[in-house]
Amino acid sequence: MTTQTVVLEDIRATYGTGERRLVALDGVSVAFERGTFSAVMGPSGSGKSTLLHCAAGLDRPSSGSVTIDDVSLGGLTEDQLTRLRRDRIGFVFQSFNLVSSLTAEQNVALPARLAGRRPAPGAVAAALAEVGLADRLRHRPSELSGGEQQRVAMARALISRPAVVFADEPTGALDSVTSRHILDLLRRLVDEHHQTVVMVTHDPVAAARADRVVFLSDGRIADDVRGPLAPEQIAARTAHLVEKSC
Ligand SMILES: Nc1ncnc2c1ncn2[C@@H]1O[C@H](COP(=O)(O)OP(=O)(O)OP(=O)(O)O)[C@@H](O)[C@H]1O
Repeated sequence: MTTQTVVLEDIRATYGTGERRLVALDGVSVAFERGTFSAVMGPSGSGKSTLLHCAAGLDRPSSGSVTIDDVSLGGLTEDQLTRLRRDRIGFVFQSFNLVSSLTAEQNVALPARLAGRRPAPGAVAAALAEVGLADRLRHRPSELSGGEQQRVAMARALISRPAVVFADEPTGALDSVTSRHILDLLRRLVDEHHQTVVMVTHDPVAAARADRVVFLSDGRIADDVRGPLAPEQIAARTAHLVEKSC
């Protein structure tokens, strides 16, 4: 096995056709090593979410290749792709996180159950307690705030130990104390369990907790910096990119 969990090679992603065709990613190559925490930053519209969606096998790029844990996604059928996402990828996304008819507890246990495993007794409750939701086990997503739903998704990533966790603005909807808690948990996935975390964020404070910051601009990698970086340095680089893309 390589030391790289996620490898993107020369990814192009486009939306629309003809005059309305828009190139969201324009030849992006980047690899995320096992046991590292990377932040993806860049101006609005620079392609961050598209990158995350392609890397996680939620969207297929128009060209280029994505490999997760040595499996090339391009060669997989939709069923195989679904299984790979379920077994090896954790999602901490603001949308399409959770199954609306299931309780928080059931949502956390779902990936394991779909894979035919039963979580260890108490493990689901412990994971939800770890994200501060011990008193919300039986709530359904509609009965939880956006931030709480995000934390249920986080608990699911804690319990199923996927090789890679993709997080899209995981702290965007949270107050600063809860944000720090979520970032601590993401760090623990990496430091204690050697999982790989790739996080899109606009927040320099969140990005400063990562080992590396990949900056996108106009669908290309504009900078790729290994930490530690202070939030102020990250904010300055982001401001510079925003200026350049205006
Ligand atoms: N479904 C879509 N159809 C058409 N264009 C799209 C679609 N999704 C994204 N785009 C366009 O592709 C480009 C990249 O979008 P993307 O969402 O990846 O950017 P982003 O960096 O995540 O932005 P933000 O920080 O605002 O979330 C943008 O110009 C956007 O308008």
